[in-house]
This record gives sequence, C-alpha cells and structure tokens, in this order.
Amino acid sequence: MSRILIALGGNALGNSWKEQKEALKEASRSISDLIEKGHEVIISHGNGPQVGMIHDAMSKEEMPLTECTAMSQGYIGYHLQNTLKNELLKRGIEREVLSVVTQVVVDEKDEAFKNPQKPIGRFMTYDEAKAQEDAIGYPFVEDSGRGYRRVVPSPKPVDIVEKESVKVLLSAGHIVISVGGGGIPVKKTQSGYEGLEGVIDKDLSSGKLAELSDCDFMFMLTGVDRVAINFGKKNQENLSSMHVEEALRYAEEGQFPPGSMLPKVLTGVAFAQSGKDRKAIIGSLERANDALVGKSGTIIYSSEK
Ligand SMILES: Nc1ncnc2c1ncn2[C@@H]1O[C@H](COP(=O)(O)OP(=O)(O)O)[C@@H](O)[C@H]1O
Ligand SMILES: NC(=O)OP(=O)(O)O
Repeated sequence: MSRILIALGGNALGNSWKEQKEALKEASRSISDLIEKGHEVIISHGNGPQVGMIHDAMSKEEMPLTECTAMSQGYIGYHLQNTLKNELLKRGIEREVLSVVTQVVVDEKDEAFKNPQKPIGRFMTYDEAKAQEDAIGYPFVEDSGRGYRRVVPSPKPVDIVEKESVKVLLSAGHIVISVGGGGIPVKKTQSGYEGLEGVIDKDLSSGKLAELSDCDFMFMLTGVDRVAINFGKKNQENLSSMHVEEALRYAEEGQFPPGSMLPKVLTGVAFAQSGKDRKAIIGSLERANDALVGKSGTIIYSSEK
C-alpha cells in the first residue's frame, strides 16, 4: 500500500460546470480504483481556466484573484467531493471526502510579482488577447501551441498554513482535497496572514504537500500521456522515464515551457530527491492506473526506477 498525492490538471476539468462534473466523474473512477487497491490518496487540483472564468464573471465587483481562487477551491472541491463520494458508495466503500480551503504562504518579494508568467482563463486568438491587453491591461502569452492566454504573477509556495489539519484528517482515514488552485497566496505579517494577488502553480504546492504528508508517489495528471522532448515538433519523443539529472538537463535546454510543463518536471525532480524511493509520475488521468504499473506516464526517479 502506498500513499499517493494526485494533482489534477485544471485543463482536465473542462470549460463549464457541466463539463467539469462529467470530467470529475471520470477522474473519480480512476481515483477510486487506487483507493480500492488499498492506497491512501490525497488530491489537489488546478484552477487556471476556472479562476479566469470566475475573475471575469466577478469583474464588476473587482474581486481579487485571491478570493477567486478561494471560490474555485469550493466550486471544484464540491464537484470532486460529490463525484468521488458517489463513486465510492457505488463500490460499497464508506469514506469521508472533504476539501480544505487552503492558504499557502508566499514571499511578497518573489520576483514573480514583477514578471507575470502563469496562464489563466480561456484560450484566445492573438487578436482577442491583444484587444484585452489594450482594454484592461492584462498581459498574455502563447500557451503550448493551444492559443493565447492572460498571464498573472505566480509566486512560489513557501509553506502551507493548514498543513497540520490536513495531516490529522489523513491519519483519521479521510480522503483530503487540499491546495486547490495552488492554494490561496498569502503573506505572513505581524498581525497574521494577508492575501496577495496571484495564482500559485498547483504542481509546486502539490509537491510541498506530498513531501509534508510523506507520500510515496506523486501523480501529476494532465492532458498528455507522457512528457516529451521536442514537443509539438516533427521529432517529438515521448519519454517513459527520466532520471532527475536528465530531467534537469532537458529543463536547462528549454524543453519545457515555464507556464505548463516546467513546473511539473521541477516539482517531480524535487519530490524524487526528497526521500528514498519517492517517485513522481506525469501522465494522463485516463491512464492513471497504467501509470502506476509503468505502462503509461513519465516516471521521474532519483535512485532506482
Ligand atoms: N515537453 C512537453 N511534453 C508534454 N507536454 C507538454 C510539453 N510542453 C508543453 N506541454 C503541454 O503542457 C500541457 C500541460 O500543462 P498545463 O495544461 O498547464 O497543465 P494542467 O493539466 O496541470 O493544467 C500538456 O497538456 C501539453 O499540451
Ligand atoms: N493553479 C494552477 O496551477 O492551475 P492549472 O493547473 O489549471 O494551471
């Protein structure tokens, strides 16, 4: 039996509440397979498309991104609690599934605040993105051949405020959802914690949570079956495994874009190096079970495969 953190990609959640619920029914089947096999599971999720949608919808209120991330934790967390609980009940498994609204401490001097790099919201054409930049001042980037998206600051996670509660819930046997959307970015002040504008990368926060909760495996489930080098080019090569040194070399060569695959690979490297026999796997949700037995996904390892 292993303890596994599963990080669900924001883009694997669809573009509307209906699509999200259907996608999470599918995710809940894969996650339940792991639970049925006796593994302990912790879940985190992205919120890039969703936090952009919420921010746009709340624009009249000028709702800060921090509050929008909190809303996305409730919105996605509810669907996940509901679909996973129902799938477990169908299989005769009685377990509590609950979301922890999670704050993540960041450094207010993080360079990311001056250099927005995290794509959020919907994919746009160049002309749409440029018009939005001219009208509202939102900078944008091209995102992995899929279109153009708004970018926001994405500070690195330093600590998880609710980490002790997460550990208590896990040791009581509950299935916990935490650091949704990377967690709500906060800074520590003399009088407590205060929200900061940005969206933390959920893979980086998930890596922290996986280390703190002593996981054996960390799954980053996204839109591709495997990490590739020369991604999107004629000579694309999908990788079934990467030693940490190989992964860092590819990262140096610029094989992984900063707003998408780079944080996953760097998180995988840090997790694999953080303890003996810890392994990170990047792969697709549909093939999560295959990935656990090495038939899919890209395993990142530091000692033995
Ligand atoms: N080298 C690469 N190998 C595989 N996928 C890549 C690579 N570079 C960019 N990508 C793209 O990055 C995406 C994963 O990043 P992203 O969509 O931000 O993740 P998430 O699913 O967590 O939201 C993949 O679906 C793929 O389109
Ligand atoms: N917060 C975050 O990293 O979301 P995505 O995984 O959707 O980009």
